[in-house]
Amino acid sequence: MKNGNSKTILYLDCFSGISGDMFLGAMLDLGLDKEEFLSELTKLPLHDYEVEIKKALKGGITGTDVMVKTHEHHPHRGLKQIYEIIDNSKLKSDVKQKSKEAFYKLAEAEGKVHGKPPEEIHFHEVGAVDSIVDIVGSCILMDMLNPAAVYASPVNVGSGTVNCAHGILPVPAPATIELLKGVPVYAAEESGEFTTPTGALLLTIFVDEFGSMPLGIPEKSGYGLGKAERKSPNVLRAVLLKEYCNTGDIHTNDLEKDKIAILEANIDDMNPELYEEAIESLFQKGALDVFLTPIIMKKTRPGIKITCLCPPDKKQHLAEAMLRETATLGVRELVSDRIKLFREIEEINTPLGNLRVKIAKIGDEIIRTTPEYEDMKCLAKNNKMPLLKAYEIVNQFLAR
Ligand SMILES: O=C([S-])c1cc(C(=O)S)c[n+]([C@@H]2O[C@H](COP(=O)(O)O)[C@@H](O)[C@H]2O)c1
Ligand code: NI
Repeated sequence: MKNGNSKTILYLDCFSGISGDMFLGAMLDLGLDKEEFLSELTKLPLHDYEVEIKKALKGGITGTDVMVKTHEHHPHRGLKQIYEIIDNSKLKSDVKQKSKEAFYKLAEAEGKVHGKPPEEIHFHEVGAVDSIVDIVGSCILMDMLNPAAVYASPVNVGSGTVNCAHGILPVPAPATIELLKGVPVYAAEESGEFTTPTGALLLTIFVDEFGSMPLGIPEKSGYGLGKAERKSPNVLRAVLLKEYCNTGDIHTNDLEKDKIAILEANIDDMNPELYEEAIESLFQKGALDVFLTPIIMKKTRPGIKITCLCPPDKKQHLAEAMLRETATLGVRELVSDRIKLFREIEEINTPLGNLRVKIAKIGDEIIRTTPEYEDMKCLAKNNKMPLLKAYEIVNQFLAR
């Protein structure tokens, strides 16, 4: 979904927890187009609901209050029904994929809590129209914002108990704490359900890293209002930060910066004939690069390290593909900073014919100009000469 707006980082400040409507409110409060959001939502084949978006005050802070109103009572949808709703929509395919990934994670967490496989889970509150709108709507807004990376603070989950379709549950609710495994959480002094399962789910699908606010220049902030009245401001704060570069010799402002996910697995028991298919499939699913490295594993076994580079928002999907399509039982993941040269493709006329070249730059300085390999193959063929000779002629032409 995001690959992204390379200069923008989204930071979610969860000092008062997070819920689905707080997230929608915070994103809209950043200034995302309300009409576009509502029009995207109408692509879902759901009717019996209304989304009310209004500016309001909470704990002395102005923000956006989003309320999804529905007349639905006690729905019992499972993953299959929810996937059907999403698949039957006219939403962008990235939004569909992210929304389905979200519901699968929710079903996994619910399944863990209720002792069932994800496919057999019947959601109660979290499967209702308002939750579908919260989750799909969040994916729509994230797609509209398209930040390069998403960070979040440690999460205030709250404490006490909550009364819901299951009866009385401890806070954080079992599904919430299941979803937040691996995430830094705490409960502040005030009790209440600060983070809901939907809020926890949104953090797990969108956030690349948890911690304090990263280095950057704040450009915008938005507040999504929670419903409960609390002593402390019941808001989720979203901050948009522009990357701040101050790293010495090279003028990093002239370079492109983004994040890249690195997925890796060491394999010593796979039929080597199968790698070609697996690599092809990873590229089809959005990998930027896939490569194999020979390694020596435990018991001196020769093995292969498969590495897949991809945009961070595709890492879940691609890690799953690696698990399904190679013999590995686990995939390591790392989201790394990446510094890139600016690149543009230009078509030029050479003595051998027209050719696309990749021009790599730092600011306005051209660092190198590289002929496109596939075009070079065609030129060599058309001019009935070896590729090596064609490169010699073209490189001489480019150097003049
Ligand atoms: O709908 C279900 S199955 C459900 C499960 C759980 C578990 O922790 S298990 C908790 N809840 C409670 O429902 C409300 C609504 O949650 P949203 O995420 O839709 O806002 C909330 O109080 C949950 O704790 C529901
Ligand atoms: Ni439940």
